[in-house]
Amino acid sequence: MYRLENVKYKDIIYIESLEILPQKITCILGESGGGKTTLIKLLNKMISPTSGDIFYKEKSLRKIDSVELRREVVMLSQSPGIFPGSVRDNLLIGLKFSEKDPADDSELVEIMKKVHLYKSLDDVAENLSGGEKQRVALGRVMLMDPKILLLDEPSSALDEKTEKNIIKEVTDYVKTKNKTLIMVTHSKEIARDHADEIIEMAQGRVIDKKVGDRNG
Ligand SMILES: Nc1ncnc2c1ncn2[C@@H]1O[C@H](COP(=O)(O)OP(=O)(O)OP(=O)(O)O)[C@@H](O)[C@H]1O
Repeated sequence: MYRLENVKYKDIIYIESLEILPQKITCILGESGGGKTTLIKLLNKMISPTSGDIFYKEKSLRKIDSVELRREVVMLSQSPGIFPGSVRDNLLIGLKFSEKDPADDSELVEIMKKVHLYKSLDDVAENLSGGEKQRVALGRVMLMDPKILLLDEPSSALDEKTEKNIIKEVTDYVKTKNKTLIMVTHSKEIARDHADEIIEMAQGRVIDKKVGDRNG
């Protein structure tokens, strides 16, 4: 799905060679400041390598239009944006940006269940807690139904139990719909339990790559 060759980004990322497989769950672990967020920004073409190349389905990202790429690849950042308006508006906004048909309330309620958000669609999104906002943003991404999900610490603001439930929902969704998930996580346990492959980063380099328990 992705192949990196001699990728350097400023003095932050140095990756000689890395392959990320389609329809698999890849977790990225590693120390704070190790370059995890920067790596997924590179995969989403939010930033471009200073040197080297990233191939997406064997085509250089330099030759792929960003708008075209975002139809297939959606990134959820560590501090996801919440916009003025209701929970409903905030769930629908991703579909609007990607020029997809809007969903009706029953679909939105289904998604809210998946992300364990027990709120009304009419609630003011800005009044939600940090963890609830994170779940709205995750619901927004799942509603967009991209082929590839790039999630940066999607459960960082959640308590342990909610985190476990949500990661299970997301990974079940990814598996049943044959999607590719690339997820930054601080949790070795999540990586071990859900990843097909685990990449560990430090100081901008991939220091370890191994298969997760679910495949081992
Ligand atoms: N645009 C930028 N310009 C300069 N330095 C940057 C930029 N973005 C990130 N950095 C630096 O690059 C390093 C890697 O940052 P990155 O956010 O990728 O780390 P991370 O592994 O995701 O960390 P964390 O787990 O704390 O979120 C950090 O030292 C950071 O300060």
